Amino acid sequence: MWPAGNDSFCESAHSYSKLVAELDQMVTRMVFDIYGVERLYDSHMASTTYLLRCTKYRTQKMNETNLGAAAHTDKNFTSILHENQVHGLQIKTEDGQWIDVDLSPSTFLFMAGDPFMAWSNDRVRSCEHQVIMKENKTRYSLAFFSWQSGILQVPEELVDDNHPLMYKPFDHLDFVRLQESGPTKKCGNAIKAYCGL
Ligand SMILES: O=C(O)CCC(=O)C(=O)O
Ligand SMILES: [Fe+2]
Repeated sequence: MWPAGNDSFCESAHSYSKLVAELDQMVTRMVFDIYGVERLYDSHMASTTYLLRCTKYRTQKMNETNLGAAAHTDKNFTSILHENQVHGLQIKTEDGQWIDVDLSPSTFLFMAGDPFMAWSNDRVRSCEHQVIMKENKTRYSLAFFSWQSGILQVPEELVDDNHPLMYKPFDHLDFVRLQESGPTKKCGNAIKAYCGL
């Protein structure tokens, strides 16, 4: 397992990932229950894989502004963020305002990505976010992402007269591959361009 020779880091990363995966499963189950699609939970989880990304944000140098992460919505299904006590994360509200999200040491932020939004027929919205480094300290964040293999499609329970079908069935991993190479990488409507009706 990477990184060879750093057993203690490996063990910590692995046990952190196991715990956060449980959190992801718990929240995902709650969402499935709330929307009345519990029947799909087990097969959904059987197609889920996870990735832990550890990011170090260095302090800004003179004349640098807005160092961090550019505004985007996530292309994975779900994300769980955790940070050291150096803040910088901002999310965009429905009315277009950027607000600071200063996470406490015990906070784990759960966010839906674009594929979650499409699967839910726009019931659950993906969240636009960015990182702006404001403090003169190094920031570390742990981002735990879930991915779905196979074809995702809107459950019939989430389609009715008030919520007409908005998305064709789609291949999450193919969508991600296209994002990596394509011009729409940061575009919040990329999923609509990919499989919207
Ligand atoms: O570092 C953070 O808090 C956010 C990271 C992020 O948005 C991402 O990796 O997609
Ligand atoms: Fe993100």
